Amino acid sequence: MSSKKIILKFGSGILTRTDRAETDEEQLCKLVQAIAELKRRKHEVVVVSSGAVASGLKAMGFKERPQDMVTLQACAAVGQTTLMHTYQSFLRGHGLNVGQLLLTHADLESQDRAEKVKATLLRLLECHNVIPIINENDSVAVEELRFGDNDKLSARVALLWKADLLILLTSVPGLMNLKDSGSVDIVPEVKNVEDALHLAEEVKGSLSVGGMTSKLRAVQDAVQGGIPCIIASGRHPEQLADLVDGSGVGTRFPVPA
Ligand SMILES: Nc1ncnc2c1ncn2[C@@H]1O[C@H](COP(=O)(O)OP(=O)(O)O)[C@@H](O)[C@H]1O
Ligand SMILES: N[C@@H](CCC(=O)OP(=O)(O)O)C(=O)O
Repeated sequence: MSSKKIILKFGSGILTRTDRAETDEEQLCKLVQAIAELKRRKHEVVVVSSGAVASGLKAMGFKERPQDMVTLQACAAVGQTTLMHTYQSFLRGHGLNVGQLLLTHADLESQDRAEKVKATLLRLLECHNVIPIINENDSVAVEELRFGDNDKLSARVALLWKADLLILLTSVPGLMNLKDSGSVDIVPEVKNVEDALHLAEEVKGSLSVGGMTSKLRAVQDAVQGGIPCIIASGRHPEQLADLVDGSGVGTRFPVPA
């Protein structure tokens, strides 16, 4: 079994309870178990986690996602600490720790800053008991709160790190063909992302930002840069090791020949 460099992106929808707007601790516990299993199998793991806004809603007194940008940024400021505290408490049970990186797209556009981010990431990964967890620095950048750019951020970090695999875990089991009435078939493999874009519908989770188009665009960047991707359900993280090994349920995006 060869060690792989794996980026896992967790969307807000899988980190939040389905009945109310707060962090789903049971779900985070399962995701952390799956991370620990990948580490046990000697893979290197970097997480890009959304969920800061959703995790801050309750403390800020909201039942649903507010609309104005400054309030969203304030929710993210509160929620990010709650989220990291929850990750840390579950990771500790597996002898692991969190290394938090809050980034903006501007950080990765500047070569100098991107090199610094990479150096920090590599140093964190030298400590085999640390899981780097990345989110956009929402209190100083708004791209992500508008466009769901954690999908894109995960692809950019995958390219910077030269990851072997990017897995986008979301609230659906993969890219589905919803256009054919009655069909909910998961598309098992997409060889040309451009040809699959028409399958993405406008619909997305009530606490999410990006939707499927944002994921497909991020995947397109990653595969063009030589990194294969998978979109799969984050509600079944127990299949993560299988996904890495080439089985499991999801949509695979191989690197074009
Ligand atoms: N063709 C499609 N196949 C699967 N899901 C789709 C498709 N088109 C749109 N979606 C929507 O994409 C959503 C997943 O994206 P999003 O809600 O932004 O999740 P996340 O919080 O994980 O980023 C699902 O809620 C689903 O309704
Ligand atoms: N940085 C934001 C995430 C925005 C975002 O990309 O969300 P999603 O579409 O759920 O991946 C947050 O932590 O709430």
